[in-house]
Amino acid sequence: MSQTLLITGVGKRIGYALAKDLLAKGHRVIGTYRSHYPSIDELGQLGASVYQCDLTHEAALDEVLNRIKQQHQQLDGIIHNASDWLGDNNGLSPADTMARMMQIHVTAPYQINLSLAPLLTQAALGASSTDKSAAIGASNIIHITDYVAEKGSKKHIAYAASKAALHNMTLSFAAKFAPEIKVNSIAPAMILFNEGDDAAYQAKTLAKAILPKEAGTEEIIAVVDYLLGSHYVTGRSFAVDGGRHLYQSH
Ligand SMILES: NC(=O)C1=CN([C@@H]2O[C@H](COP(=O)(O)OP(=O)(O)OC[C@H]3O[C@@H](n4cnc5c(N)ncnc54)[C@H](OP(=O)(O)O)[C@@H]3O)[C@@H](O)[C@H]2O)C=CC1
Ligand SMILES: Nc1nc2c(c(=O)[nH]1)N=C([C@H](O)[C@@H](O)CO)CN2
Repeated sequence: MSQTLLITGVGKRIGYALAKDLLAKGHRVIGTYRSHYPSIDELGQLGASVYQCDLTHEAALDEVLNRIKQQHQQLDGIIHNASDWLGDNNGLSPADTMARMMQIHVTAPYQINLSLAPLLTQAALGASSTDKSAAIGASNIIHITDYVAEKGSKKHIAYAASKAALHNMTLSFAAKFAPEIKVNSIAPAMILFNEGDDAAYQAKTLAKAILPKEAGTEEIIAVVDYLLGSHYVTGRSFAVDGGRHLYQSH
């Protein structure tokens, strides 16, 4: 059944791949983006509704949320993908680094979920006017976290802490929004390298997993598909990490 899904950070990489895949499967996509790339125009031509917004700007985000509520009567799911992988040694002060990580990975998802939850609940209840049990778990919120939320990271302390906080919100929102809305985390590890990741970095990073590979966006797409089709999974985290937790240094 076609769903209307809001995805944050659709301009490139995983968010862009998710948006294109969901559009190809007949879903309606509402996307937010910070920087404009040709991919944004492409998604618009494919039927997506796209909104420019720096999610760290509270007033700008409030304005976009109000426009989304005015322009879209139906919303079945939210995928919080937007993220800034900021190392601790980045030139900003420690306080600014932590504030920036918490803003994009915690405050923005919190603001979005509280603003749009009534739309998600209404969609679930409308799924079947006769069978109230059909509303159970019919809508979704997905927080894309990171393997390091459970493990920590000595070079991305603020980033990892903010992703751990994002997963904690999965637990809180799952309890708050049940039974109509399911809330789950997807905790990836090595999905896509970045431009500029040299061969030495790639080898070192791949060696950290017992399945040493660059997983690709299809691994995230598969978990999203599963969660969209489930009516009984909530408050959980789905690790997509090549067995990083079983890595043992030689
Ligand atoms: N790639 C990987 O291997 C892994 C990814 N993940 C997680 O998966 C998700 C997607 O990863 P990936 O595609 O690599 O992410 P990227 O860092 O490549 O892109 C994230 C997107 O978020 C947007 N964004 C960043 N900051 C802001 C902001 N302040 N306001 C609005 N949008 C913003 C970026 O926009 P812009 O183009 O303007 O910068 C970009 O489109 C993220 O949550 C990430 O933490 C977790 C583990 C591994
Ligand atoms: N917003 C982002 N978060 C993360 C990225 C990224 O490119 N953007 N990349 C990683 C790494 O792939 C890491 O998982 C390798 O061990 C982590 N988070």
